[in-house]
Amino acid sequence: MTAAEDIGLADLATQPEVAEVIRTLARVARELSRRIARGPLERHGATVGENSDGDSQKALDLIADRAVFAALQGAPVRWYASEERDEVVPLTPGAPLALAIDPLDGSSNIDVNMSIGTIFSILPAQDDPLASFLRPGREQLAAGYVIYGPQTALVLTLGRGTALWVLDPETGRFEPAGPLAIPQRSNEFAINVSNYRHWAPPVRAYIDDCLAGETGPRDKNFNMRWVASLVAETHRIITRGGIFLYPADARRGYDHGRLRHVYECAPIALLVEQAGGAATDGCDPILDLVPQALHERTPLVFGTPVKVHRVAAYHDLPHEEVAALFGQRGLFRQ
Ligand SMILES: O=P(O)(O)OC[C@H]1O[C@](O)(COP(=O)(O)O)[C@@H](O)[C@@H]1O
Ligand SMILES: [Mg+2]
Ligand SMILES: [Mg+2]
Repeated sequence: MTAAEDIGLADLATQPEVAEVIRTLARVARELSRRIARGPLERHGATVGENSDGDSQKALDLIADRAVFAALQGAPVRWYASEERDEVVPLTPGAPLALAIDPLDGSSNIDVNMSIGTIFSILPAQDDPLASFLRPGREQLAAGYVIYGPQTALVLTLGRGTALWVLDPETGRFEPAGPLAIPQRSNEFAINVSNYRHWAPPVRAYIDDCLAGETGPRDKNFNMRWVASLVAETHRIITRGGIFLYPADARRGYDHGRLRHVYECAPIALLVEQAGGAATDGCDPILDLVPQALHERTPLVFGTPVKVHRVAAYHDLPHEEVAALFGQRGLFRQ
């Protein structure tokens, strides 16, 4: 069985519009991959403005957004929602699909030649532009990301498994490289620990117990990774397991974390669930949540299911347990 059949890509024959949008995005990704490789990275990574959320916009953020928007002219996409645009933009009147996109993810990594990406979510279009996007992530028809790293690769789900496609720079084709399944055991966690003092007690307690290693309630040592690129983090975790956390914290503007629900959390959650992982806001599955605004942020915890469920359990602990020194956190002593 080919990867295409494994993840239901064979079904694309019955969803020709979704297939057309994915092919268009793959073509844009191929071109972006070339532009990134060519550089100069200092220019691609230069700050050129600010988006509606107050995030700085790099030159490549806008190049990627404009490239996707231009390529979608005439495509079966009625509504276009991008991290780089304040509002939903109409594309093809009456077309059946809505596309949400983070055209360039991990933009703080552009100038240092680290992995960056593009994240996308395809939904059925409704007459109301916002209503097309403000719905549970389970209603996505397809979700994916492209990672621009040592290899450029596409990771895609149509809701029946998740699979990998690797760009061959010689032929310019994305070649199928098989279905992906998140390993069920791992000792890696990913979180921006510089925010430790801003976290809520359950998140601190979870990370305290990881840091305590074999001297703490978990009785084993952990390793930490933080690339500051959601796509790169997702790719590592889908490949070799682990857990990612971008929780809410006490900084101004971070009361729902940093990551945007519609075009970051929801597509990553579908990809992760379809690869056998779990994705929550710390407690509840991301795919069951209904965002209230286009650029809404949601805390995101995803990865190997047993780890993600453990984080939820820390949120359920009585206050005295969370506040206890890790050595005495009896519930988690194995
Ligand atoms: O710099 P921080 O706070 O660690 O945040 C890193 C996170 O921000 C992001 O870069 C946000 O995405 P954008 O680059 O698309 O704004 C994520 O990819 C990453 O996980
Ligand atoms: Mg992003
Ligand atoms: Mg971005």
